[in-house]
Amino acid sequence: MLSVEDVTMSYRKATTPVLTDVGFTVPAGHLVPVLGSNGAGKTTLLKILCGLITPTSGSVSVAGCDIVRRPTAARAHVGVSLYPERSFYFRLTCVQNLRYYASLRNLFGARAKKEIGQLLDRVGLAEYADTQFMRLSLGQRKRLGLARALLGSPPLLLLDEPTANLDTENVARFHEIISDHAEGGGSVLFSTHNESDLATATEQFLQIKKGHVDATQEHGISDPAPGDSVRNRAERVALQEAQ
Ligand SMILES: Nc1ncnc2c1ncn2[C@@H]1O[C@H](COP(=O)(O)OP(=O)(O)OP(=O)(O)O)[C@@H](O)[C@H]1O
Repeated sequence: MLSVEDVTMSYRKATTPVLTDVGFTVPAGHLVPVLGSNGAGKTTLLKILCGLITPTSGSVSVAGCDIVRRPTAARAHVGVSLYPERSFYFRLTCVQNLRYYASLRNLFGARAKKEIGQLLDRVGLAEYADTQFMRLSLGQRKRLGLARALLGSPPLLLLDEPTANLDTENVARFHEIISDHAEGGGSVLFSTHNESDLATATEQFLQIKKGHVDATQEHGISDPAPGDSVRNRAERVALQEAQ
């Protein structure tokens, strides 16, 4: 679903690259957390993957489409939520914002209305449907960002610190949503500072250190049993940790 080859990124005037020769793949049905300390390059990586910034060298393809050469085709497969969230219209309500972004995904009328209602319910914001974005708390804004990323059911979700600002109940809700997404054959790559977010990783997590990305097999879930679902693995790891 996502393929990253030899990506190096140097910001203008920077003396050292933020990312050097980064390469990995995210197959369909996989949940891949990305860990890294402040300034490690997580947001930079996510911006490159969704085509917001162009890497200095290397390539990224989504569902076989190069993100730089065929950005429209590649982005059609991607739902994105970046952090901090600055792209919602502050004076529009949740529904009005989502209706606008749904139109960019060719979702209109009754279909859009139905999907927006379902997504707001899914992220626990149904009662805030008609609340202006500027009146939402940080955690509520984060959840609206997730709802927007899910609009139109794109197969690949790229989420920047999706659990930041969320309470325990909403962190659990987030993991349930992405597990369902992966069980339906979708893929998710999300950045986090929180090691407990690794529990839903399907096989590996990525760690950015000094510009390099290392793929690490997640403890206890690198050898899923046949028929083992994403949710089962996450629950098994949570159980192991509690023991
Ligand atoms: N537009 C930019 N121009 C120049 N340097 C930048 C730019 N954006 C980010 N950087 C630098 O790139 C490095 C990586 O930043 P990035 O935001 O990707 O890190 P991060 O891992 O997401 O950090 P955090 O966990 O604090 O959000 C930092 O040193 C930052 O100062």
